[in-house]
Amino acid sequence: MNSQSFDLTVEDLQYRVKDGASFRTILDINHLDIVCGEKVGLRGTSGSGKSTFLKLISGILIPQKGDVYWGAEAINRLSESQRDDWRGRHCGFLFQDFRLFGGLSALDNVILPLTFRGTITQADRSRAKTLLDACAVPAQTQASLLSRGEMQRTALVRVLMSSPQVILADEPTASLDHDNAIHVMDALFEAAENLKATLIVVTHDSSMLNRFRRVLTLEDGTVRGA
Ligand SMILES: Nc1ncnc2c1ncn2[C@@H]1O[C@H](COP(=O)(O)OP(=O)(O)OP(=O)(O)O)[C@@H](O)[C@H]1O
Repeated sequence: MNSQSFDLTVEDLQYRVKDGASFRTILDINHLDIVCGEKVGLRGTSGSGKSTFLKLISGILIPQKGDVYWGAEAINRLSESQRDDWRGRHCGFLFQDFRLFGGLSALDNVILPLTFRGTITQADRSRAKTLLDACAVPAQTQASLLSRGEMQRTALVRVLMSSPQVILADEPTASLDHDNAIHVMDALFEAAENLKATLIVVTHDSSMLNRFRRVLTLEDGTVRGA
């Protein structure tokens, strides 16, 4: 059991990008708390900063101003390699574009991140194979040859394999048919429940948003419903 707290606190955060000769503010969030184990839906119009927000709270990006705390740890103050390590240990990120290694099999894609935590065991390989089978993904097929639904489910299994305390998903059902979308969302909720993990899901889909007790909206660079 991990005794580390994974409450999220975003404090006075500002993220700007270069826009020609000047800068454009993408996010300006005064304060946001998400309690460890909460399941939160995140919506907002295209370009409102949803993906950027997930990348900031996972330490992929760092803000120009403010802090992102997971428990007592301000992850934006860590070095890049420390942030990578933190993500590898604690955070499962389901990306919009899957981020699979096309030349590797589905199975190898799924077990690769476990190298962050030590040596991969035969038990890890068996568990990965069982989860891929349960998700109807052909484990030995090269990732570049998988269908989009299979790619998404492979990315999902990769998240589940690392038993993260923080699960972030960026439009995880966008490219899926209805049945697959439900399967992916069910699996995310079940994993979050079992792991007592925090789950934050970006989605435009109102039927998916209805599942969340708390829904945040990104608008004009800030979070409504915080
Ligand atoms: N590195 C960058 N340089 C310039 N602009 C950027 C950069 N990264 C993001 N942006 C801009 O920031 C804004 C927010 O982008 P982001 O991808 O977070 O939006 P989003 O809400 O996830 O959009 P969508 O729903 O379309 O995926 C967009 O206007 C985008 O063009």
